[in-house]
Amino acid sequence: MSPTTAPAAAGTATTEAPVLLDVRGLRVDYGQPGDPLLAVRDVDLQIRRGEVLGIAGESGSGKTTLITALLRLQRPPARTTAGTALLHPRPGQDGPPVDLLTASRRELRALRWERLSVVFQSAMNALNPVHRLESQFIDTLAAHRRMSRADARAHASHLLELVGIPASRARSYPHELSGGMRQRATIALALACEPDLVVMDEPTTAVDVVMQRQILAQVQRLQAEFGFAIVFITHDFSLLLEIADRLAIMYGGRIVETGTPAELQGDPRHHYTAGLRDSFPPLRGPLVPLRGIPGSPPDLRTAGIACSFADRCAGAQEDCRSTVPPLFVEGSRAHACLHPVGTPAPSSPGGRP
Ligand SMILES: Nc1ncnc2c1ncn2[C@@H]1O[C@H](COP(=O)(O)OP(=O)(O)OP(=O)(O)O)[C@@H](O)[C@H]1O
Repeated sequence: MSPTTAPAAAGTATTEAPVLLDVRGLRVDYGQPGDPLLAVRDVDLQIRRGEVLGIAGESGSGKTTLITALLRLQRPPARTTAGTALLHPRPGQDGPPVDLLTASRRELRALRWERLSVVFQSAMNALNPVHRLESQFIDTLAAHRRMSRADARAHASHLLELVGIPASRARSYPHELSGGMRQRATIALALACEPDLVVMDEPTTAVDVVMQRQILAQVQRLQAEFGFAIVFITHDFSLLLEIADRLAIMYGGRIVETGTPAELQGDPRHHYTAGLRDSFPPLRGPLVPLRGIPGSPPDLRTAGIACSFADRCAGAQEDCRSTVPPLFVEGSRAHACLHPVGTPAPSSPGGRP
C-alpha cells in the first residue's frame, strides 16, 4: 500500500455523479502569525452532486472551522492560509469553476442561497427575530429569485408545509414557534432558492431526540425531491451512519478516514474511527458496550511531526511518533494511518511477536 501521488480527496468517487465542490489543501489557522493554532490542516474533500457527505469528529477537531472557511463565513482571528475550493457549474452550464476561497464579494453574493446555503445549530441566529417568518422567505425570494411578493408568499407557504409547518404559522415571529419548528423553518429557508449544496452544522443538536428524528426524515425527503447535496456535520457518528452516503472523519484538523457508512462501521481502518464508532450507541440493532476514547485531543499549536492520534492509539508503533501519515487510498475509501486496524503489529527483532 502506498500513498497516492495526487492527493486523495475525502470520499473519492463512490458514485458517478459529477463533482460539485472540490477542496484541495485547505489550511486554516487562528491567532497570531507567530503562534497560530492550526485548526484545519491540508484538507482535501470532494462533494458530488446530490450526495450526503457526513463529517464527524470530536469537539475541536475542526469541523466548523472547515465549513465556515469554505463558505467564507469565518471571522478573525481565523485565516485561510492555503488551498482551493472549486465550485463547479451546474451540468449543462458553461464556464469555469469558481474558487470559493478567492471569489469576490459580488461572486459570493450571487452564489449564496442560490447555489450554497447553510443551516447552523441555532435557528435564532439565522432567523431575524423582529420579522415574521413569511417576510423572511419573501425577502430572500424577491432578492435572489426576483419573484413577485404574491408568488414568493405562495412559495413560502409551500416550503413551510414541506417541513411540516402549517401555512397558518407563516405570519408568526420566530419567538412564537417551538425550537423544532424554528429549526425546520431555517431548513426550509435554506432550500428556498433550490441550492446545489446545503451545509448543515449540527442542525438537530438543539432539539430533542423525537424532533431530531422528524427533522432528519424531512431533510431526507426534501433531498430526494430536490436533489441537493448535503454536507452534514456532527460529532454523532451513529447518526451519520443512518443518513450519509459517505463519511469523512476529522481528527486534529485533518481528515483521517473516508468511506461509506457500511465500510466505516463494519471495517474502520483508522483507530480513531474505530474508537468513535465504539463511543456511540447504534441507533438500530442490539445494545453493545460503549468504550470511549482515552486521552485528550491533540495540541493544535504544534505543526506536528507525528500522527496526532498516536498518544491515544492502542495500535501506535514507533514510526507513528515520527511521521505524519498521508491519506492512503484503498479503492473508494481512504485512511491516514500507518498501521490500520486489523493489520498485525510488526515482529520484534529476533522474530518474537
Ligand atoms: N475564534 C477562535 N479563536 C481561536 N481558536 C478557535 C476559535 N474558534 C475555534 N477555535 C479552535 O479551533 C479548533 C477547531 O474548532 P472547531 O470549532 O472548528 O471544531 P469543531 O470540530 O467544530 O468542534 P465542535 O464540535 O465543538 O463545534 C479548536 O481547537 C478550537 O478551540
